[in-house]
Amino acid sequence: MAFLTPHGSLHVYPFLKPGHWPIVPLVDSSKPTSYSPWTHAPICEVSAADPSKKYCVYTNSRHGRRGISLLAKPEVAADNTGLLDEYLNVTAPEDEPFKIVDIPGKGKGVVATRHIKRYDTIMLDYSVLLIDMAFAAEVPAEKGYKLLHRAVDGLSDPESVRNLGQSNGLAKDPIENVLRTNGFHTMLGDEQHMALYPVVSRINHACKPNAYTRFSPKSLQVVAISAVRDIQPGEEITISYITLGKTTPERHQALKLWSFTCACDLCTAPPSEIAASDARRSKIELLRDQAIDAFQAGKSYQALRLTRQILNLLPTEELFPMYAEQYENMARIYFVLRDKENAYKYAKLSLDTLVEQGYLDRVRPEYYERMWQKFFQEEGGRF
Ligand SMILES: C[S@@+](CC[C@H](N)C(=O)[O-])C[C@H]1O[C@@H](n2cnc3c(N)ncnc32)[C@H](O)[C@@H]1O
Repeated sequence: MAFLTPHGSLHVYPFLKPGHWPIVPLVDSSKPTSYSPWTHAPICEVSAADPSKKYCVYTNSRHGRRGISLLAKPEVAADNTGLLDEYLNVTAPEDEPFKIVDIPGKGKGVVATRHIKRYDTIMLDYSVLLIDMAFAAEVPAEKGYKLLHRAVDGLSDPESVRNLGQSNGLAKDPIENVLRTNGFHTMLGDEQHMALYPVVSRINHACKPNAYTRFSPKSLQVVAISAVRDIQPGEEITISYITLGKTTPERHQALKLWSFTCACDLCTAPPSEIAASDARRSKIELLRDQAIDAFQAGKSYQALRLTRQILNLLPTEELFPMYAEQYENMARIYFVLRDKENAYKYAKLSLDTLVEQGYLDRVRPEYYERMWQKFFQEEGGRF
């Protein structure tokens, strides 16, 4: 039963909007190499845990604006060269709506230089480093650091990595520190990898962020940052490093992974404001559980009432990314009630929201069909 999966629906649609940047081929085919599509000869180290496995550095220094290096198993790199072709030649537009500045208490950060409208794309970035998560545990430290440094040195702009924030006390090596401070978790094929985005990495975390990240399902290594709401010039642009909607203790627990004390507006608000926000967030979580229970118990009208309450609470906590999911749930409940008009109304609201948020280019009739099919199947084809 896929009812109320957090943000699940956001990932099934095609990525959108970066198209105004030209797509460039990954390789300069005029200069073939024996290790094409890479511009550098790969170097490898064998896994200490399993000598049949190895990890290699694959670099194409001519790709995009800074080059790209993969530190991955050979089979994963070979399987994913096609994905790399989809990388965008992400050049810095002259009218970027942001600049990178010092932010007291947070190191550097990103600040809006002009008014940015809700849901506008603020920046696009692509990962210059993709590193297999298992590699660090399997390759002895000295050999591992050698590979890591080689991956960075081969980029056409290695400083874009070396100069990033290094605030992780656990790291023994500067590049490891950059990764621990700035790395995003991502998948390459079926394998867990860490990705490093040099510009996005300058964006600080906030528990009520004014921007959100949107990955391309086609090429998970391309990321767009879009505005959750209108952003004024001079305002810091923030994203959430953790799942949205958590209470203060839950957020602090989740942020331990990044080993910093959050100094965002919500965490530094007066205690009464923090308590009120926590109460609303706990209530939303409770209502979501209750709505699932009611829906699964066949109490559709109760599920409707609970979902409406959730929708009323979301704006105060600025949890806009949860709108589409809740509208879809309303559509699902009306579908079960065989109320076609309302099922269609909420399906449209959900899809329109996904368009506004940049997850869809436009609403196509087949998206409704897909939704009805999904609801139908979830109910075991009973209607
Ligand atoms: C991905 S980097 C963000 C950019 C970083 N501030 C820089 O100088 O490059 C993450 C690091 O920024 C700092 N940071 C991010 N969000 C913060 C917040 N809400 N409060 C305090 N420090 C924060 C922490 O040092 C964290 O480890």
